[in-house]
Amino acid sequence: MASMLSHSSSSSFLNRNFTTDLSLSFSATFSPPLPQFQKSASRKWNSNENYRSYTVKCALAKARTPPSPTSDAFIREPHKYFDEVVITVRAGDGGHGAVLSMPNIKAPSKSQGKFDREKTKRKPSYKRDFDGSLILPMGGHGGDVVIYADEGKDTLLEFHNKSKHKAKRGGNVDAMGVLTSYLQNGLAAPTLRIPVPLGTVVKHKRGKFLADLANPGDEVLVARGGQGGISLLEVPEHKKKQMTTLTTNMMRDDSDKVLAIGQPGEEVSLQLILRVVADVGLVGLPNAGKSTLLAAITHAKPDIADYPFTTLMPNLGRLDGDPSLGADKYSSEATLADLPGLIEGAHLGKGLGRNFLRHLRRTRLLVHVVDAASEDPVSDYRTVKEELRMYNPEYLDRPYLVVLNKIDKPEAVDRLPTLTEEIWRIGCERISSEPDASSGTVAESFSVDGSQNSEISSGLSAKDQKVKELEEYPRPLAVVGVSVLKGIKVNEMLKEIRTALRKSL
Ligand SMILES: Nc1nc2c(ncn2[C@@H]2O[C@H](COP(=O)(O)OP(=O)(O)OP(=O)(O)O)[C@@H](O)[C@H]2O)c(=O)[nH]1
Repeated sequence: MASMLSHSSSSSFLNRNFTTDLSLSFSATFSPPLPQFQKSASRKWNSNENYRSYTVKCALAKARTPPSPTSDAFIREPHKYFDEVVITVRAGDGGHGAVLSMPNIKAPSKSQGKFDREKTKRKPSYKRDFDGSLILPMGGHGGDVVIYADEGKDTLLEFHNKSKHKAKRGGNVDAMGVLTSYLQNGLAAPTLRIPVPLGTVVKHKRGKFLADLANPGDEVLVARGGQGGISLLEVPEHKKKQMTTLTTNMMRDDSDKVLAIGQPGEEVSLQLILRVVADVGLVGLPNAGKSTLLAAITHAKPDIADYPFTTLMPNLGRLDGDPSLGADKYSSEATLADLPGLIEGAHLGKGLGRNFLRHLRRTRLLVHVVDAASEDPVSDYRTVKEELRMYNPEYLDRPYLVVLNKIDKPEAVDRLPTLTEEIWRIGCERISSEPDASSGTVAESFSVDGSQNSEISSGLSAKDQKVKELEEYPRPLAVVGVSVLKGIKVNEMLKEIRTALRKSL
């Protein structure tokens, strides 16, 4: 007796035969008992037995894409993914035109009344060009894709969830095959606008630089929608000569029909790279108090806790204008970025690695935050400077301040004068405007076309060259002792930050 199986228990067996996770609907027709399941769907018994055949039908209902190894990694480790992503965008296809025929207009007959005869004689008023030729409708333009800078966005994380973006296709010419005076062009599809955080660099996946969306409202057209298809007139052979004078869009043979098909929209793979846009970058070892400082002088609410690496991604805060400047107070507004803590070896990937160092690229002032109550604050400070130098020596030429934090603690307040002096000694008077190319370290840069290079800044190895000591780079603009937590000397620190900002314009 034949029986039908609605198969579910075999799906594990089946899954082993497919590399992707398949959702299968499975049915089998057979005579009992079913011998061991064979790979072939049908089987013959030997010639003495009745000829039996088994039919096994496997219908592929849906193939799900296999989970990517990193699909949830960016949720667990957002700091590794928030600033870089590859996406695919596809502009909309153009809508189709139509192959139209002229309406069959009857000659007025004698039996018609005068009114009906007039009506039949009246020619439909088709749309015409200035030279009198017919204008035939076109399919709608496919939607373009534009990427724009949006102040409301902070990270590129959401693009890891949705990496494919598609604009709508243009509307078809809505025609039943007959030319009428009411025919309209197909509707153009709207432009798909994709918001990204300020400071996003847009590149083709293969490397061509497209745009640096550093300011609110900056935008770039990344994929053009396809053009709509044209419409063609299909006319009988004997009328062709007469119609050629009316329109050039006449169908001569079947191959012309491709002209009526809308053009496909462009599809491109893009790399989005976020470079935080901030005037001031806060750097320091974990737990130095960078986030506390940011929260103390801006309205930002970063996570603050007594363990290292509380900050996983840069936090941004806006520093209000300087009230002492009166009417011009807004001229000193600035954005501060609190970067995750650096540790020795960060440039080699230790701690949270060097990923964040590139976010200092757009800053014009650095603020080193040092825990003045730590075991060896000067060594902490040197460690951070060394990491900056190893990543990009140009960072050491940038104007900077040193904030000796936590002076509310007795061990810090006692040694503040000596600490200030020691820090002051690490550096020279010279203000170098030239980025250092002598240290043979990995430096990140954008080439003339804006493409990013991570390269050895000199062909010679570090051994062959004179590596500049930290003392040979410029001194800080100021060294201030504060307690950002207790609000001690915070106003003095703010004053120094504002003065330094004005100097570094
Ligand atoms: N006593 C004292 N503690 C402070 C001061 N500033 C910050 N702290 C404490 O130091 C700890 C670390 O502060 P955070 O602001 O999270 O330090 P961070 O440098 O941002 O740390 P990461 O996120 O690891 O980079 C917290 O417990 C703060 O309350 C200060 O002026 N005095």
